Amino acid sequence: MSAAAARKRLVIAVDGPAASGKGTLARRLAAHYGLPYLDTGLLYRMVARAMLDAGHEIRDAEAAALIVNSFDETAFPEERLRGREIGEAASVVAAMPAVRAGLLARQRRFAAQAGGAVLDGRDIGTVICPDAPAKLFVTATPEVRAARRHKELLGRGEAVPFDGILADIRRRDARDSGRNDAPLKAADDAVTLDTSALTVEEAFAAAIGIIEQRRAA
Ligand SMILES: Nc1ncnc2c1ncn2[C@@H]1O[C@H](COP(=O)(O)OP(=O)(O)O)[C@@H](O)[C@H]1O
Ligand SMILES: Nc1ccn([C@@H]2O[C@H](COP(=O)(O)OP(=O)(O)O)[C@@H](O)[C@H]2O)c(=O)n1
Repeated sequence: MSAAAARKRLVIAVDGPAASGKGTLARRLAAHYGLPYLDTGLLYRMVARAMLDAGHEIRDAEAAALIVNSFDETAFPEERLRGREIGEAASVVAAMPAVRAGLLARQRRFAAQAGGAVLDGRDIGTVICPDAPAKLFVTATPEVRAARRHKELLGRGEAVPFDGILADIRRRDARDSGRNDAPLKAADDAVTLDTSALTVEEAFAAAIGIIEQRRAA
């Protein structure tokens, strides 16, 4: 790659806890910059879905280690991956080192595309793309995130009490932040964006401001 092309290449890493708005933001950023987008959470959700479909107990690390190297990425329509149960199951398999190792190469390959890419997840800025020039850590209070997820699940026909969603969010935060392998945390060079009081539009504008500042530096 020429020096000019390398300078123009843009990788944007978007990390943060469940329902903070990172996917919504990452998708918007990808469209704005004309970059391909990867929702890495879907990969962990696919492994969880494949485990449950095959009748495995979700904590069976040996089965997960086999599944991560054999599942068919095209076999899962997104509506089978977005439910409440799969989010929870995904965070269980995501704590298994063999699952993380099995998903690493395809995420790195995606990020290595010529023009760059936008990826969102938990460890993009820390593990997958530690050299990304632009890193955002998107947060919101647990209550705000639970309200957003509650509304989203209702819209999908999954009626769950708000308190149940809030408990899910807290449990997932604890599991994702407390695991040994690639725990959820902001990279040292990430900029934290608290979207608790921001609309989607405001969060997008703030993110563009942060990224443009990074690119100019
Ligand atoms: N700034 C915001 N204000 C209000 N709702 C938002 C905001 N950002 C995202 N949402 C909504 O919250 C829900 C979760 O957002 P999503 O981007 O899927 O989060 P994540 O990818 O972090 O889990 C979605 O229904 C989305 O439309
Ligand atoms: N890069 C990533 C992405 C997701 N995950 C795991 O996968 C689970 C589901 O991720 P997700 O991004 O689809 O979840 P939401 O934030 O959309 O609820 C998370 O709770 C994490 O445990 C991860 O460990 N690393």
